[in-house]
Formats: sequence, structure tokens, C-alpha cells
Amino acid sequence: MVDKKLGGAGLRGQSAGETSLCTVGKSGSGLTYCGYDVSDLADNATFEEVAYLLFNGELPTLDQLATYKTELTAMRDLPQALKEVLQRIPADAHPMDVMRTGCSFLGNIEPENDFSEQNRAANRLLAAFPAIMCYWYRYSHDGVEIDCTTDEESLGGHFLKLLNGETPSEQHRRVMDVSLILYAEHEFNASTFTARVCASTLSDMFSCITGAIGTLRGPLHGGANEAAMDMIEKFKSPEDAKEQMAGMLARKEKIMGFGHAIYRTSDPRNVIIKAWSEKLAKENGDTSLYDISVACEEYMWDTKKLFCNADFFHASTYNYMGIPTKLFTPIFVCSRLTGWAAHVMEQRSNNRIIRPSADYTGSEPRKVVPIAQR
Ligand SMILES: CC(=O)SCCNC(=O)CCNC(=O)[C@H](O)C(C)(C)COP(=O)(O)OP(=O)(O)OC[C@H]1O[C@@H](n2cnc3c(N)ncnc32)[C@H](O)[C@@H]1OP(=O)(O)O
Ligand SMILES: O=C([O-])CC(=O)C(=O)O
Repeated sequence: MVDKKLGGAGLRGQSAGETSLCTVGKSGSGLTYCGYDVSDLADNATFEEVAYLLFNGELPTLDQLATYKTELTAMRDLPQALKEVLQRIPADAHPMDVMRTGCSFLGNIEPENDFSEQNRAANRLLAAFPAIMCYWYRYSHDGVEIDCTTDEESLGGHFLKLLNGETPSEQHRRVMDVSLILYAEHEFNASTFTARVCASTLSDMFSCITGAIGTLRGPLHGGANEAAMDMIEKFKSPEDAKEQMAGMLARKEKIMGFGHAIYRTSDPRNVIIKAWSEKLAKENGDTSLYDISVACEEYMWDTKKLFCNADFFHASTYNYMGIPTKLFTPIFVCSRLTGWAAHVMEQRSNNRIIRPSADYTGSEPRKVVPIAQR
């Protein structure tokens, strides 16, 4: 992986602290969690194993995983008060605002009283996020009050069953699992850094995660998977995609799902999720969305040397699984919560308040002119 030339605005290239959780843009595929290559984890682990790894520094044994999954399963249901709050949020609300409110409200009724409760708080959010998303979605869109518990073993399968009310296929469970693994952690990205800044004030876990959700919401970060979907579904064919993208670039519009702050030539997560998109496309018997996505990828590389980031092929992958576009970024939340919480714990373990300086560019010192004379 070629190192990107870093510098300039956005704190690019400046180290803002230490982490033992993740490398981005380094050796191998360029992305490792606690020393494990993300492609190795995507091939050989489950999301729950990755969550355990991020929270404990080591992959679990069979016994440890079984205990952990039992613990998470017992924490999936939502308190009645939270269900009532979710019922009041309208169908046209932004689902990321629903996640932010759900997280914040849970922090009111099940607060993290001190840091000895940090694992409980993180696991509670991990277990409850799929229900927060789906309870609101099914209530506001279909008028259905779903049962927030399922017999699905994995969080990915649990989410799909809550959403569709049907037992998901083994393949869809696996795709969700891989997707959750790919999105789990990414060093000092904007939302994780938000969580760490909040943690550095010795704030509570729910506040750190609520702030991170707000940061992930933006289209330059997690919101790009939805924005990419909105874009590709407007393209009628691969040729139309290229034509329309040429117009967007000429108008200096950002093409969502392309480019990255750290990677320079590729995002290692793309090849993995792209392969799943292709597989699902072939099985669906309609490959047009995949073909259009590939045309976008080729066009952006040929014209701008910009490559797909993790978000771009997530759009077609989720779409082939029948997941509504507005839930794409909330799924990212369900996954990245693991990285955020692990960073909060790491920050707390060796803390100094994060407080950088600014280069002043304002006016010279001046006197207040009385208001009547201005
Ligand atoms: C999971 C994630 O959060 S991955 C990121 C998801 N975000 C997106 O997909 C949004 C689209 N992408 C972008 O906006 C950017 O690539 C970011 C925000 C990801 C990174 O921003 P930066 O680090 O500032 O990008 P970078 O320094 O590589 O930009 C270089 C040039 O390419 C342009 N560029 C970068 N990405 C894009 C894009 N997707 N579409 C069009 N032009 C782009 C920039 O505008 C810049 O042009 P300039 O030199 O004329 O100003
Ligand atoms: O690292 C970043 O800047 C954004 C990103 O890819 C992520 O958070 O997964």
C-alpha cells in the first residue's frame, strides 16, 4: 500500500495519540485489528469474535465466545420507556437521529455510573442497537410493534430477523457478519476521534457514543453508503453512469463512496464487500446494480485515480439483501460501536484531556465601540 502524502488542513498526517487497536494504511492489506488482518478476520471470524477482540485484546476461546454471546443475547430487549420514546419519533426522521436519541435515552435510564461499568454499557449498546433501529423502523413505517428478541444467535442474523420478521438465509447472515466485521474499527477516523475527545473529559460511555453517532451521520463519513445508493439507483445503465458522473465531476460535486483520507490507491475493505455484491447480484438474477457500480469504479479510477472506499459496494450489497437505504448508516453504527467503545476504554486507560491549539486568524486587538456609535 502506497503511503498517502499527508499534510494541510483536517489535522491530516498529525499523530493525535497512540492506539493498540488498529492500523490503517500500513502493511498487509493495510487494515489490522489488534494485529489481525481484516481479510483474515472477514474469512475466519464472526462479528462477535471481533467485538470480543476489540474489547479484550485477544480473540475468544470457544467457551469465552459462548459466554459472551449468551451475555449479549440476554441484553437485546428494550425497556418499555425506550420503546415509548421510539414510538414518538416520526417516520420521516433521519434514522441516524433515531440511533442518537436511542443511545442517549438509554444513557438516562441505564447510566454508566462509573468506569467499572464500561464493558456492561458497551455490550448493552451492542446488543440493543439492532432493536433500537428496527423497533422504530417497523413501528413508524408499518405500524407494527415488533418483539425485540429473536432466537438468532448472531447480531447480524438478529438484525435481519427483526427487520423482516423472517428467519434469514445462512448466506444473508454471513454477509451481515462480514459487513459488521469490515465496519468495526478504523483507528482515528472522525467519529472515533469524537468519541475519544469526549472520553478524554472523563465523560460517560453513552455521551461518547452519542457524539460519535452524530459524527458518523455526515455524508463525508458513514453517511456515504446511503448517498452512494441514492446515486447509483438513478443511473439507468453503465454507460449512463459514466455520462452522469462526468457531469458531476465537471460540476465539482463529490462522488460519494470514493476516496479516502488515509488510503491512497485502495481501501482493503472494498475488495471483500465487492465480492459479496457480485455473488448476491448473480444469485438475484439481476446484476444491473452491480454492473453499474463496477462502471462507476472503473470510471472514477480512469479519470480521477479515485477508488471505492468501504461504503461504495456496501450500497449494492445491502440493496440486494432488501435492506432499506435509510438503514444503511445505522447498520454502520451497530458495527462501529465496537471500535468506538474500545477507543473510549483505551483513552480512559491512559488519559490526558484532548485540547489542541489553534492558529489565530482573526482581527488585531480592538476596543468595543459603544453600540449607539457603531
Ligand atoms: C467509511 C468512511 O467514512 S470512508 C469515507 C466516506 N466518504 C465518502 O465517500 C465521501 C466522498 N469522499 C470524500 O469526500 C473524500 O475523499 C474524503 C472525505 C473521504 C477524504 O477527504 P480528503 O482527505 O480531503 O481527500 P483528498 O485529500 O484525497 O482529496 C484530494 C482531491 O480529490 C478530490 N476528491 C476526493 N474524494 C473525492 C470524491 N469522492 N469525489 C470527487 N472528488 C474527490 C478532493 O476534492 C481533492 O480535490 P482538490 O485537490 O481539487 O481539492
Ligand atoms: O478512516 C476514515 O477516515 C474513515 C473510514 O474509512 C472509517 O471510519 O471506516
